[in-house]
Amino acid sequence: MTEYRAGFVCLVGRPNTGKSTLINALVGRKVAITSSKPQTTRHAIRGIVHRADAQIVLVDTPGLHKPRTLLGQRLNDIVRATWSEVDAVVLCIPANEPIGPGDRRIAADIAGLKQAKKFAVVTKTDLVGPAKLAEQLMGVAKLGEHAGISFEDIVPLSAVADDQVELLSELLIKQLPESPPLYPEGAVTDEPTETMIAELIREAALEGVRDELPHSLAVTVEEMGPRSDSENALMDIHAVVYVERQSQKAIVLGAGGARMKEVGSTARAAIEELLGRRVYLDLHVKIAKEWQRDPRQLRKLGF
Ligand SMILES: Nc1nc2c(ncn2[C@@H]2O[C@H](COP(=O)(O)OP(=O)(O)OP(=O)(O)O)[C@@H](O)[C@H]2O)c(=O)[nH]1
Repeated sequence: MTEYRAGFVCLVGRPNTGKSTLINALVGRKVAITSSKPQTTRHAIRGIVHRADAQIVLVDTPGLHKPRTLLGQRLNDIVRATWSEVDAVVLCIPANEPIGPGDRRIAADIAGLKQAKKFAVVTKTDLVGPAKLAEQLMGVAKLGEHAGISFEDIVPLSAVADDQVELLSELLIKQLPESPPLYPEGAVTDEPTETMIAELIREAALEGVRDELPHSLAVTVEEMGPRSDSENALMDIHAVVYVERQSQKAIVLGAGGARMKEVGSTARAAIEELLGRRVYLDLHVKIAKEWQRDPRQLRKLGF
């Protein structure tokens, strides 16, 4: 009989390298937030992979970045605290982009972690040919050498094409400590539902808007409940999208509120998928001046 193994694994990498998509592929359900805009993952959202003989608790973090605001500092603190507690760290580097200073900085950051086993994955392999992939794999090996990391493995994979994702699970499990399950069977995340809903709305609100908006947008779920006692009742959700300035409010709303309407229906579809029931979503946009710099506002918004 093989021993049961369980532990925490953290995916790190520059923004947009496919961490959230990989977590979804590993877990097999939408739990992390993916977006074509960078730096949208704000919480250490965990996805949980359940196997007969193992459990991998995946931690998704935002990338470290130069903190310019209190929020930026808090995010970096969360990232560092998370890293110090995990059993393995997976550095994600996309196959289709050159290895750059951002990757080198993150490699240097994780090189200092004592207890965690280090893996590298080359993501999005469906976007490149074999020659480019081979070159990138060698580049990643070199990156590890320069940073003083000895990677347990370097795995090329595609989360979108579901290629080699299973292999990564197996390799990770081998490195986890013997342990009883850390979470009940069937749990996919320990994020409160409200937080996941807020993240889905945030994801929808960010889609297709300018680059400066991500850090100026927060979402809270103010109220949520089934409309009646019946099991399949409509779920009423009231949420607020916070922006910092009037100009940002105009961007989020769009002409005559058209954009907001679209955001609402995109978010509603995703929330219905998450909850498995029909949803009535009521969205308001409010201005919380300078919320990124105000500790009281930050706490209220869950940071
Ligand atoms: N073709 C292809 N695209 C991918 C793959 N994995 C992720 N992507 C795309 O790459 C973009 C970024 O993916 P995310 O999973 O959001 O990246 P992330 O690293 O979590 O990004 P942040 O949350 O900003 O740190 C999205 O548009 C994904 O659809 C893949 O295997 N193949």
